[in-house]
Amino acid sequence: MVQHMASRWQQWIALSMTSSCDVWSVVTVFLYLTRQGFLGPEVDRLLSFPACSMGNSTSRLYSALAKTLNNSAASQHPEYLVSPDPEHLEPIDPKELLEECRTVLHTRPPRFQRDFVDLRTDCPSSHPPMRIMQWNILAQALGEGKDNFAQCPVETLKWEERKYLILEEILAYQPDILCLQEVDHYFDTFQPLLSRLGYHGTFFPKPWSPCLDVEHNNGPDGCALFFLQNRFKLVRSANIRLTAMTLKTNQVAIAQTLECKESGRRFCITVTHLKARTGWEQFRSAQGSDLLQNLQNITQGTKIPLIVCGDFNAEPTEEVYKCFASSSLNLDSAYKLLSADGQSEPPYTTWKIRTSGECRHTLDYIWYSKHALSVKSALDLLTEEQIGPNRLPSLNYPSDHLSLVCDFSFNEEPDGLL
Ligand SMILES: NC(=O)C1=CN([C@@H]2O[C@H](COP(=O)(O)OP(=O)(O)OC[C@H]3O[C@@H](n4cnc5c(N)ncnc54)[C@H](OP(=O)(O)O)[C@@H]3O)[C@@H](O)[C@H]2O)C=CC1
Ligand SMILES: [Mg+2]
Repeated sequence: MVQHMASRWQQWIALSMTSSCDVWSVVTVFLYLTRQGFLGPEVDRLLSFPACSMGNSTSRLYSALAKTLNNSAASQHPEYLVSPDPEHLEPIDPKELLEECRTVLHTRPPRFQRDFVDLRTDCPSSHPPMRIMQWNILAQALGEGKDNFAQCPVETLKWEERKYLILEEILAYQPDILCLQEVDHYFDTFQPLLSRLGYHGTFFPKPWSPCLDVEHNNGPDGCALFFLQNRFKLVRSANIRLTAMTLKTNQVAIAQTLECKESGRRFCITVTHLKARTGWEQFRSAQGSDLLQNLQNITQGTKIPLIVCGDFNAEPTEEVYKCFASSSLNLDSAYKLLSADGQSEPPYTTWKIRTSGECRHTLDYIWYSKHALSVKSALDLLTEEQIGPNRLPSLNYPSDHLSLVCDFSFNEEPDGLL
């Protein structure tokens, strides 16, 4: 068990040190553990993964999920540290799990219907498209303790049900790659679950997450990146702590170079979450420039096609958006293609009512190498009528941000065109 504990600590220290080589993240985790009283003999009990002994695999998963939920929010135990051994987890059929979600959520209003819009690109492709999902899922601690949602019934935010809604959204679209922000239930929920659905997962917490300021939090929030292991091979992974004017900031990104097993084509997928709030526009711009510089190096100056998913916390009028749109990486924003002229971003990707008033903004984007990749289709956004007068999150949508989902294919003649 001592070895087991040591390996957990090594995992965390390795996680924190992977990109930025600073002790800040380690200190943050250490302070969090200290604050939770997590440095005594309790450690053995807390770090052992709960055994499930029920019937079929879905029931076991369901039981494990329910157990996690029962333990996490209300207890002092940092369940997010519990990372199960993947060898002991059986695969789950996504259809079966989706049915389970629907059973749990049967008393709620039905999920909103969203359709994929066929974008009819002229570029034929001999390989199946790659489905990419970008989503700020709303950190549980921020939703309950920081966001100040004004017209959001308390049951809407209950993790025991909200997590099934998040899961249902992911299962409904079955992305090949999933890019998430505000993940504060990685180790106890998304990693074990999605690994059983065949995904490889990576999590990079914010060094000083505002979640840690919320009572009964479940650990820091951060970015998470998942890809289907039967479709892609991981070539390179970088956890990036973003800088602004050479100073390290509290915002992060994950950039992974993947190889498509079927076509052999390589590309880089990135997830990020930039600094929020008005008054921070220059800061966001500096973070965006830093990210672009990192991506220039990773993609060897456009030799490797790129997809960047993120909650940029910036409207299209902001400097950081313009930096991305005019970058030498030749990026374009996929969701513009849903507009009539193909040049306009959607009217909103987040819509909520805070105590300070109504907030309707376009903040979330999927950027892609416009010469190397084509957007085959994109999932339409929710209408104002679907969102309803109380806005988001709601009983039938779990986050204040909408998910963005696109199907991409590689263009046939990439050389020199990226
Ligand atoms: N005491 C503690 O332990 C610590 C507390 N903190 C807190 O963290 C914050 C700084 O962290 P930083 O990473 O820079 O955070 P950000 O300013 O980037 O925002 C953090 C989160 O707050 C959400 N948010 C955006 N606008 C508002 C709003 N008007 N009201 C409420 N929430 C909003 C954002 O969601 P979205 O992206 O969806 O808009 C985002 O996920 C400080 O405000 C501080 O209070 C930080 C460190 C330690
Ligand atoms: Mg938020």
